[in-house]
Amino acid sequence: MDQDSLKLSVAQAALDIIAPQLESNTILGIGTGSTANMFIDLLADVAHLFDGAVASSQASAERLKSHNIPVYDLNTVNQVAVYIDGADECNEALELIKGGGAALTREKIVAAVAKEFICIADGSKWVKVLGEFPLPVEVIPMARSHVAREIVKLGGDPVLREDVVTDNGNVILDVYNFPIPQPLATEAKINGIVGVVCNGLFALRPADRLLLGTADGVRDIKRPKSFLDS
Ligand SMILES: O=C(CO)[C@H](O)[C@H](O)COP(=O)(O)O
Repeated sequence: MDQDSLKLSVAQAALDIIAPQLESNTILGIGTGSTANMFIDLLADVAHLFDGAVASSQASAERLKSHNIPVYDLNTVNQVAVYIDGADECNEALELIKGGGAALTREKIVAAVAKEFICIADGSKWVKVLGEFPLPVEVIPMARSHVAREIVKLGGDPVLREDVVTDNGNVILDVYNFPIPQPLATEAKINGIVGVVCNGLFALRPADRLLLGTADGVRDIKRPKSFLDS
């Protein structure tokens, strides 16, 4: 099975899980990227069953609107039922690296508000230790060099992502050669550098459920103890 077919299989699996729970007042959180795009396109068929969505990027907002799915400003919404998004890497604790599409900050905000976060990813994203994928860090432009020097002190190789400005008007440093055995600590440490808006580690708020597309089918992996269970 090719990667696109695996992405489609997890997008479909997410829809199968969510569709029976949709109500006329349900607001969904929708992520960014090719897997999220597939989910958006499938969602069009059930658009009449829920209220609308908040999007983690302009690109996803435009795609939702093209299917006549209403898109809300997050500030006008009381609750996001479930956030559905892809990932660049995931591990067995359902900690993630995200931000390959430069939408990490808005992704993190929507994930923080959502009651549940379902990550949809093809099997190539599964790793033992996060960090094979370069860690994206969104940075205020004037702090770019300072943040890069601080990241070098932590052992990483930061590289400015050329010709990319985020939806928030910032730049992205991708950190190479940076294995992350302790994602929680690393997420907090990088967030502590002045000038960092956000980094692509999702460990403080990991996924609650991971639908992983493999040649043997979709693996449905739940976090051992989700805050949803309490
Ligand atoms: O974090 C993201 C965007 O910022 C995406 O979820 C991540 O890059 C995965 O993308 P794709 O579904 O295209 O493989």
